[in-house]
Amino acid sequence: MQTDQGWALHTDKYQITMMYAHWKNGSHLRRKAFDLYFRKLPFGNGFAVFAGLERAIQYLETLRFTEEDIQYLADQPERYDPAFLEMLRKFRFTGDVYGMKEGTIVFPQEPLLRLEGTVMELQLIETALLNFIGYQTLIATKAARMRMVAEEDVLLEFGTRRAQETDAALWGARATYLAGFDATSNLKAGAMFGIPTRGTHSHSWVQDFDSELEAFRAYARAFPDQTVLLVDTYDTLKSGIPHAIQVGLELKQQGHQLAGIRLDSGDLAYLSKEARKMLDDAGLTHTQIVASSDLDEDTLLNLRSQGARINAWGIGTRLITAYDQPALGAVYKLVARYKDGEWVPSIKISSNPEKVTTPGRKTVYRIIDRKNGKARGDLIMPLGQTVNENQPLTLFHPVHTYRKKKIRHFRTINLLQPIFQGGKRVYDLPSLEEIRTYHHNQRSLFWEEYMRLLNPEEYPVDLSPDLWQTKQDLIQTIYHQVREENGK
Ligand SMILES: Nc1ncnc2c1ncn2[C@@H]1O[C@H](COP(=O)(O)OP(=O)(O)OP(=O)(O)O)[C@@H](O)[C@H]1O
Ligand SMILES: O=P(O)(O)OC[C@H]1O[C@H](OP(=O)(O)OP(=O)(O)O)[C@H](O)[C@@H]1O
Ligand SMILES: O=C(O)c1cccnc1
Repeated sequence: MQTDQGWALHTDKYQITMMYAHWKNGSHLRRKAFDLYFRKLPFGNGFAVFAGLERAIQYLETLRFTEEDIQYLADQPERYDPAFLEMLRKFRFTGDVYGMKEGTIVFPQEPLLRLEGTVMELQLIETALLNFIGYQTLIATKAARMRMVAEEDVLLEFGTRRAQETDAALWGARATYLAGFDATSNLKAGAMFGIPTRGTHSHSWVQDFDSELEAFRAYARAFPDQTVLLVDTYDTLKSGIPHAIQVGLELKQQGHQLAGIRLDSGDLAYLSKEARKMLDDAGLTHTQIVASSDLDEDTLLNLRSQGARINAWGIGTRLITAYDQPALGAVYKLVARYKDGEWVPSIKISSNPEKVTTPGRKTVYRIIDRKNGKARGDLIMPLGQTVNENQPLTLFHPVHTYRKKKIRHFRTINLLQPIFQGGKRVYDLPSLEEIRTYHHNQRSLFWEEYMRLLNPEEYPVDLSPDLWQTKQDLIQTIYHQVREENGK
């Protein structure tokens, strides 16, 4: 087993074989541009929350082939030329990266990252970037759905034990926090990222004592002001809640307050209403009710609509594994080649219009209505072109082009920020709190119609007329080329 911490081999083998074939061909230093984006929104949601940039930056800044990596490659059956391996030994990322800020509300087809560099380095990093950004964006989006339903309630991330291994738990916890969760139960995530940590106790605590009451008392002695008691080990209404109330009253006599109870099974709507009544009748009006048990945004919405009296929601499995859609399906596509002193747009054709790439180096502008401050659409434009804010702007749907709208009195936000230039980071990493606040503020840019959980309106992501035309021309050119090559 390898012992060191290099991440250069965290890639698909075909990236290294393409690097090698390019090197043999003498083409490994040709410059290319790639876009990283996704094609379809997850969970039937109307938007996604971009996350994963910080992890991507860490990766690119420290990307090296270690001696162990080189040795491993040398032992592969491909028998790579030693001169190639020598070049990998000196490998550093030297490219340019433009990216959206973490926490940005994003949509299909728009580049989340635009990368320029040698084909060799851009192939190497594809897999890892898709891995980081696909997962974190997915989890941040899932968390955002839960935050929308929960409104002001407390949301606790409890997923580590059910997560797909370590990184998913840790970076997943970060993604949920930036999208609006209040705390995680994972202490390492707390220590790594500064996320607040919260927790209650498990059933084993109660089972470990001769009686539930004794267990509750012992726990309350240890944490007189932060006690949250799990009340469903034996019988929620007949035993758990009465014992919690007894301990709550004892704490009160000693000048403390029972912080909460946790319900982890049964009919959470009914039990929470009963619990609220029983706690209030005993004068424990400040005691909060925490619920957990296979929750997701649908059960949360349903429980709230049933009038459940729950203040805080502990959510694990269905959040951290993105249970109903476990992959975002992000893609990384070559969009331009640098040839004879200029960038030449490149396209990939598919019979599925969604899968036809948009050629060329591009940027993304968000169009904000000056009157109400709301986003009207995102416009993908060829790099170097800007929008004239003093003239009306016509947006049209890239597939159904008759769907048009004219916008006046707007301002634009360029969503792609410079992150790396010539392999050097030029972007100051915001703190996680800043990212969280930025994300929170992003939400007010969008009309409710795009944000609702069920059947949201499609937010316009359009191509500028020039870009649309370049795309159509390239499709036609390739179509003719293929016909000619086939002699038709
Ligand atoms: N009032 C309610 N309306 C809709 N869904 C609910 C309600 N109360 C609980 N649920 C959900 O129903 C499911 C209950 O699952 P299930 O019966 O398997 O487990 P449980 O009652 O938690 O018991 P255990 O954990 O012992 O299996 C959970 O997903 C829970 O979130
Ligand atoms: O249901 P989730 O959304 O995944 O939330 C996390 C679950 O993990 C714990 O259960 P577990 O049975 O592992 O341990 P426990 O003894 O603490 O209940 C907790 O009680 C929740 O039910
Ligand atoms: O603190 C808790 O209550 C907790 C933490 C992780 C998983 N389930 C519950």
